[in-house]
Amino acid sequence: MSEPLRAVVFDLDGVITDTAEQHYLGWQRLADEEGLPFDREANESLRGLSRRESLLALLGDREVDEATLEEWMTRKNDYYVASLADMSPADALPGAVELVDDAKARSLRVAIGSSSRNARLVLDKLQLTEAFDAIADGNSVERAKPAPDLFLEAARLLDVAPQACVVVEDATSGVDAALAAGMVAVGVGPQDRVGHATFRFDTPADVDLDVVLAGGTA
Ligand SMILES: O=P(O)(O)OC[C@H]1O[C@@H](O)[C@H](O)[C@@H](O)[C@@H]1O
Ligand SMILES: [Mg+2]
Repeated sequence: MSEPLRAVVFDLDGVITDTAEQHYLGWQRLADEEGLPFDREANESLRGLSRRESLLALLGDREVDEATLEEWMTRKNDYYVASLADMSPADALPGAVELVDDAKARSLRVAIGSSSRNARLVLDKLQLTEAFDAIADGNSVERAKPAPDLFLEAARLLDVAPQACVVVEDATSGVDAALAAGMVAVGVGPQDRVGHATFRFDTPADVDLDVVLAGGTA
């Protein structure tokens, strides 16, 4: 790599805040209502997937028409949004805000690259909307992660070359998307989920930008 790193693009769910539990509870309630087999373990494979891809994965071989798909996605989303009612700045993951501030203190630009259509709502609840120079979310592009489009859109909004961007991600599909975009991928989570990232740390609090920036420049 020869490009100096100039920006950090943060995934939201699982990196800035842990909404995976609320997503799980929403899908579990829908699955219970519709008699679909689902549990916490199955939920792990949905991490980072778009709302539609999540439902299709949950359905497995069961075929339903488009109107039913739409109604089920809406119902799950209503459960999810209701569960965010009490979210506050205290729900940022340990070390997440410090990591964003550390990047800014190093004159790196910072963006959100989240598959979620609720990203701005979640950022508002966390009082972090103003902390970022750009926000690319589930409304920004057609193709969801693992396609590179969302991270490329974040880079475009920041006016930074993709090769000069670092992505921080907790999902397999997100690390795949970052690498497909030609970006440095920082995985947070276990080896079996994000071990293919350029760098891996256990949690956002463990991410060491000294290590990432040293490895990301010529
Ligand atoms: O349904 P939303 O809020 O638009 O979110 C889409 C996806 O956003 C991702 O950030 C989450 O990891 C997924 O679990 C979720 O399905
Ligand atoms: Mg995530």
